[in-house]
Amino acid sequence: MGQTLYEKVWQEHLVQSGEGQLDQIFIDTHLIHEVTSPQAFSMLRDRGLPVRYPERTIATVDHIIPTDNVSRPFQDPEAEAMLQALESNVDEHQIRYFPIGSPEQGIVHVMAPEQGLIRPGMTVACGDSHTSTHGAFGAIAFGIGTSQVRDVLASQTLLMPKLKVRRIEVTGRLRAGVTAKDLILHIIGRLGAKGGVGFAYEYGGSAITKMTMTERMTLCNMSIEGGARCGYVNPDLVTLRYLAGRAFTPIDSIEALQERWLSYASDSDAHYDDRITVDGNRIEPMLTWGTSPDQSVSFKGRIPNSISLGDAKSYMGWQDNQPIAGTPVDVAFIGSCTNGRFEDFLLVSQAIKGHKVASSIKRALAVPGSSEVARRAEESGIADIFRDAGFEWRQPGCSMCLAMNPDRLLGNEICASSSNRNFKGRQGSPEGRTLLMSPLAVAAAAVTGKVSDPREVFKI
Ligand SMILES: CC(C)[C@H](C(=O)O)[C@@H](O)C(=O)O
Ligand code: SF4
Repeated sequence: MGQTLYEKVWQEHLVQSGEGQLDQIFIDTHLIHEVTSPQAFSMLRDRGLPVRYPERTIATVDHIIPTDNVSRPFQDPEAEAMLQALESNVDEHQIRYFPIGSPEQGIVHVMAPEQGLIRPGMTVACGDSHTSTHGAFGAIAFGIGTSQVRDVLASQTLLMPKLKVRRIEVTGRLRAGVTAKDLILHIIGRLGAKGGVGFAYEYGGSAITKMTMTERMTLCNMSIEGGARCGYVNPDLVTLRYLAGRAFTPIDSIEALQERWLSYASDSDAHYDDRITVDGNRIEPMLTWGTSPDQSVSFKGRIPNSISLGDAKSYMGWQDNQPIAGTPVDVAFIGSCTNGRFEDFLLVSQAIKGHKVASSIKRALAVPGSSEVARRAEESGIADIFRDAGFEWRQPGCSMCLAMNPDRLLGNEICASSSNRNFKGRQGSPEGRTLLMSPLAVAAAAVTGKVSDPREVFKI
């Protein structure tokens, strides 16, 4: 019987089998940022250990960046301290680091693929749950906790349970105005926020094959919001084309390498622990109404009546059965490691040309996911389209996705957000309310001032 990509990569990286318990696996690439690495380095220091393979660790800064003014020292002393710790650790251990102002810096999950650091068949770890993003390249990529960051720094290996694999087959193709974000919100809504616990998700089928790498990254990014530690797409020509010519893509014997990369794809007779099929033609633009990523509806939908959802409904301030379209929105945020890539801004710029952010919107933020996204958006005039429409065009960082920098909601503001988490207080205010949706749908909310189907607003 054939093997899945997951099994092939796992086997190739197995250092020691735990015989059904935890396996020890080798980690090819370790990404680190300022939030989860300082403590791991301290633990290493306490034991007098060096970093085992410094050349396999790559550092950047993303969460704590004040996106309107990056001058140092930061006003927030805690943020400043985190960054100083990162700076001294990368210095001491000779780790490659992309600081603020460098052309490579960015949200770790935007920056690393852009630089060609993630390739098919790799194992990738980072002290950040959205490391699942990198599975878009046919890599096995997962988030780890701080003590595991220590383990990878010290040994370049991890003790991990081997996951089961669920094939998610998406047939047909997404219709115009329907994006990868809508698809993943639909999948999480169907399988539940914990539905993927114990599984790696393999996304395949014609709708996935047709997706760009940017769309595949959006999809894999939110696997963790569905409970799956990692999600991946089998490598194909789209993957190879994306990787060609990137800064860290190897040049030597590239053809032989490409052949090897494609060989990691799951065999046609591979066994899956579970399979589900999604009809891609029937996916509608989706948004979340609640405080968990699986609480979603289409833009034509209504708030569910179910009593068990009462807590989320009262936090969000909904009435039973209320139509979600037309709900006034205070803040619009386009960015994050889910939807802060160049193609996300390109798509929105084509839609918003000639539109203006509604006067009732208190803040509309467009935050590029990396310096590279920012550079390309400036050079192509896309950043100006956002500015002309009334968005604030910011410096790259995590920004309003989570409250570790000054970009936050105030009071019980409602935010139309292209990010990936809608937990209570996630965007900084203990009463703040987040509606997750595609960047196109955020733009539709920004220009109308209310929750609106982007296909109607932009005549798609
Ligand atoms: C700060 C970091 C550890 C966290 C994560 O693990 O995902 C953050 O990126 C998030 O999105 O909540
Ligand atoms: S953009 Fe959001 S989800 Fe992504 S790494 Fe930053 S805080 Fe986490």
